Amino acid sequence: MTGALAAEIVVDRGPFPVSASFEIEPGGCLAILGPNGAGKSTILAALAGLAPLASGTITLNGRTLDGPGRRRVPPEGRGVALLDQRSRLFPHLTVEKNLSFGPRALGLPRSQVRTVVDEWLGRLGLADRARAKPHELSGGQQQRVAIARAFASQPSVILLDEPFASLDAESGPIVRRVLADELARTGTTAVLVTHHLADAWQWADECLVLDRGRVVEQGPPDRLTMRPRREFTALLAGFGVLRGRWSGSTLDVGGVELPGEPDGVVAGQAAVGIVAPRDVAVSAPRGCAGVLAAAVTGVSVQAGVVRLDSSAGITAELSVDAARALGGGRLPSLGDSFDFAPHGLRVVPADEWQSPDVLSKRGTDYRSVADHQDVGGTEQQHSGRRARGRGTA
Ligand SMILES: Nc1ncnc2c1ncn2[C@@H]1O[C@H](COP(=O)(O)OP(=O)(O)OP(=O)(O)O)[C@@H](O)[C@H]1O
Repeated sequence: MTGALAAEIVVDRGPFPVSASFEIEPGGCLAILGPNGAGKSTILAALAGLAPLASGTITLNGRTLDGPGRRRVPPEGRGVALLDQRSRLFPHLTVEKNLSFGPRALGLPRSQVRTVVDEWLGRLGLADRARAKPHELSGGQQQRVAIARAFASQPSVILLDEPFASLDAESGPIVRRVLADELARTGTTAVLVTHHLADAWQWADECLVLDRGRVVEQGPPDRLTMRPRREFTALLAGFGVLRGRWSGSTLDVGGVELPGEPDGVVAGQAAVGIVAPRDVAVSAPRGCAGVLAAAVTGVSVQAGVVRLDSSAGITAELSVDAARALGGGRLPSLGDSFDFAPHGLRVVPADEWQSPDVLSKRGTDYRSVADHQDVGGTEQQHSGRRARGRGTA
């Protein structure tokens, strides 16, 4: 089942109104990103019929689910399924009874329900656990059953609220595969809430970035990854961020003049420089012009690449050999001081930039997550999925 979803949502239930506006074509996937408490789950709640609209309209395949002067279609009548990080299986029912719940509610005859459930158990690799209760399954197995139960009710739209968040390294890829297969097999329209830009890239064609209930950035995942326009997105994508003033040819950061490429900024304007870790050179302190003297605030090594976070707010990426040379035969330590030289800063006007308090509100280390996700695997499979966001930024 697929569905064209159009939504103009304003929900007024928390400390601030949450508003967003988007359209998703049948079989498309929209990703919603943003700091904790931004309103991501509230949008899903509105789509699922769990939070009333203060204003706006939600239509699915031309049918109005919620809107002015309309009776709100209840959650069970929407053709919308919600899957979040807790499996929410019926604890007293066996796996097969959990799976048969949706098909029975659809009115399928008993023999057909049996067939559907058996097919599901086979696809999930859980045929031998049909009689088990949810608490007898691992977290990953429970989540696989929850995915099956959600799809077994043949929804037009599936709402995915951080569905991988509580899975370990072993079950995460299995659950991702099951979900990817089902989305591809059924062509179900999807809305994915995630804290990982890599997830958005893997699953969605369009992203909305929310902050305090407002859409602050929107666009395809590759654009957000390569050319973010807001601080939250830049940090999510792994860029370093520097604040200063654009002189016309350099960004003045506390008296240090750094070369950069202007992107909509004019001379004399407060500005923000964005730089990828691979474009930051590091050297032993020499007191040269055009470098930021800063202390190392974080060291990580992955697949032969060393990343040094700095007190200047930027991260450098270098080879293990280069890092060893820098550290005098060992890796640099926290507190070591070096000269950080960013090249190819993209400089944008500060007034178009997100307010700095975004960082203090976040609960996740967005600097690291961008690099720790596997964006391979199912990426190809979903490259045809389409969504169109029309945010209120
Ligand atoms: N049922 C509710 N009643 C009143 N306020 C709520 C309700 N659910 C959420 N809120 C508030 O609405 C705001 C947005 O919450 P929401 O859960 O949508 O954010 P989120 O972006 O999904 O956050 P997280 O990433 O932490 O899950 C928060 O301030 C939250 O406290």
